[in-house]
Amino acid sequence: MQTNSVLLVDIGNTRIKYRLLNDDADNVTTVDDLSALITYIEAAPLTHLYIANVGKPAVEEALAQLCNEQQIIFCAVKTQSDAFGITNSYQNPQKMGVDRWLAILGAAKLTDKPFAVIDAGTAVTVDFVANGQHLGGWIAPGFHTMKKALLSNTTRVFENETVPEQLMAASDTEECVAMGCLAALQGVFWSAKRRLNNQFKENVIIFTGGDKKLLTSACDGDSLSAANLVIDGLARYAEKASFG
Ligand SMILES: Nc1ncnc2c1ncn2[C@@H]1O[C@H](COP(=O)(O)OP(=O)(O)OP(=O)(O)O)[C@@H](O)[C@H]1O
Ligand SMILES: CC(C)(CO)[C@@H](O)C(=O)NCCC(=O)O
Ligand SMILES: [K+]
Repeated sequence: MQTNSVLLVDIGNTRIKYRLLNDDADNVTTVDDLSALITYIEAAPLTHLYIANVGKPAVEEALAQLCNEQQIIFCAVKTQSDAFGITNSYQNPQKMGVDRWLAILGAAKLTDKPFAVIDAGTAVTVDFVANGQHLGGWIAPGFHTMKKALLSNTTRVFENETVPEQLMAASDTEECVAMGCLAALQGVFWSAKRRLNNQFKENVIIFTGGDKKLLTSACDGDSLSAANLVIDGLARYAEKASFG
């Protein structure tokens, strides 16, 4: 299989991301809806499509049908209990979002140290891994999701488009909301860092997701960042299938 004919697709709860297997890992395209992805697939000379879907099953079904029509081999990756030297802690791995599983696999390629992978998107997920063992994780609301929840449960609280670069105390409603949600997001980072530091002398935090920039002002020298670890995890499955 030619790596420029293999498309890797991450279907989240809000948006869709994709790149070709032989593209640079940073070269990820983000689209808001399925129609944009379909247009791309129809024009590209693809042989294989790997997807990770945590969104609606209907999206996956539509893509499977399109691939069938276009004679593209369709591979929907699912969370496993054991693969690539990583053992999942979930008793029922099917319940774990495949984006978390793939982010773990993508992150594991970047370090041999115990790590926490933080994916900051619609939800913020944290997963802890040491010596090939997943130690469990957390699911929290993402930055945008927190703001939406706050606004829908209050009358006099408003937001704006501010994406703060640094955590500060604010003196205006919209700024207070942005800073408060940033503080909550950074709290997830600090809690993960403290947990790792308590257990492992050497460790690393690895960030990914659309909101990873919100975390970079909190992080230190022991942090790594990757454009889309979910897609990097998909790449491992695609590479294994083609190169064994
Ligand atoms: N149109 C948009 N809708 C939602 N979030 C957006 C939008 N544009 C930018 N964002 C930013 O992207 C963040 C989400 O990050 P990311 O792109 O990883 O996730 P997503 O595609 O929304 O989520 P997921 O992959 O978890 O479904 C939001 O918190 C927000 O700050
Ligand atoms: C937590 C999200 C929404 C993050 O995208 C996704 O991984 C998901 O739907 N997970 C299912 C629940 C779980 O992972 O335990
Ligand atoms: K996510």
